[in-house]
Amino acid sequence: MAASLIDGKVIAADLRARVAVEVARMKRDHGLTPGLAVVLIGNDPASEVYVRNKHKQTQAAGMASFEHMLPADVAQADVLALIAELNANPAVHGILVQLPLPKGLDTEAVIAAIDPAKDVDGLHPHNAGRLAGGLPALSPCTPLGCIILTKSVHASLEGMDAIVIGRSNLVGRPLVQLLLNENATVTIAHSRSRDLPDLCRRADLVYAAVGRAEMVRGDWLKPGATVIDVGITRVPAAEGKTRLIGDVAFNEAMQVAGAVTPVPGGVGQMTVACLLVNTLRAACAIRGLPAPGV
Ligand SMILES: NC(=O)C1=CN([C@@H]2O[C@H](COP(=O)(O)OP(=O)(O)OC[C@H]3O[C@@H](n4cnc5c(N)ncnc54)[C@H](OP(=O)(O)O)[C@@H]3O)[C@@H](O)[C@H]2O)C=CC1
Ligand SMILES: Nc1nc(=O)c2c([nH]1)NC[C@@H]1CN(c3ccc(C(=O)N[C@@H](CCC(=O)O)C(=O)O)cc3)C=[N+]21
Repeated sequence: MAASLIDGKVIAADLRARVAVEVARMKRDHGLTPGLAVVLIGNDPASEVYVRNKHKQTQAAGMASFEHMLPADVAQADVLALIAELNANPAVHGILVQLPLPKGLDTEAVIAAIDPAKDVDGLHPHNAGRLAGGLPALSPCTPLGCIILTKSVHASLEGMDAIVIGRSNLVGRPLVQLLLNENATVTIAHSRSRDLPDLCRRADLVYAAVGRAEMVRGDWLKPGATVIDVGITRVPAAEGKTRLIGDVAFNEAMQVAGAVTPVPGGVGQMTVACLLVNTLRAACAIRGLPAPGV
């Protein structure tokens, strides 16, 4: 039987609509317009897609969107000065520095310079540490989106066997922590893992966050498994265009799995929607208002 498709477009649109309602309420009751600042340094193709979608959707949700484009050869001190300015700007409640940074910049120092209260990417050691400690924190948007997509299939993840393939600070590691918080049993796989197909076949929940097009094959999957495809690889397509391919061989997975997210139209949609949620949450916390109901 063919798997069902997990429609990230629909689930993300629903989340964004709920954010928009809350933003309207914040404006009306508290004169508060949540603001998000995105810093893009140089030109990374994945980041450009993200920045474009984010800008449109931030504004559609009624939030303020600030963009800062810096050249790839910008000095570290200038990046830190911009972050200090955004930290101090009361109209900015969320700061996101697009990764990866161009060579020559110190990623850790840049992230550490962000006010943890405005760290809507959840990458500052303060937030990453709190997440790892099971404490409330701003958490990375893509892993949050993965959990919401999974919960659209399974109301509870308790006791389920999950595998996270990839251990980056942006996706794999925080996703592992969120799955632990949901009481799943988590296997963390990476480039040194042995027998990845076998590890994968044991999992009820498969998260592929590697960046290798169609690496996960249909015969790696337990029948009925839920498959969340985070990977995005841009490849040439007809007429000089490009298209996006996930880490999972989608057609094969649809033959074996229970539910699968498409690329595009899956996790990527949720990443942007969760960024809006985090910005709203950050704005409320900074203003001393109760956490929003989304
Ligand atoms: N949809 C979305 O919203 C988003 C999508 N992405 C996409 O997700 C993918 C992963 O992103 P990100 O985590 O930042 O990438 P990184 O390159 O930082 O991490 C990739 C991870 O995959 C592991 N890996 C590499 N090769 C293999 C292999 N052959 N077998 C098993 N594991 C392997 C690496 O292992 P090791 O640690 O040993 O090197 C590493 O942990 C990319 O395609 C990216 O574009 C990213 C963010 C958001
Ligand atoms: N600090 C930081 N945080 C990030 O979260 C971050 C980052 N840097 N650098 C780059 C990656 C990549 N990423 C994407 C998010 C959404 C889409 C997205 O909107 N995808 C849509 C549309 C794709 C399209 O049609 O072009 C989809 O998959 O349906 C893509 C890619 C966030 N990242």
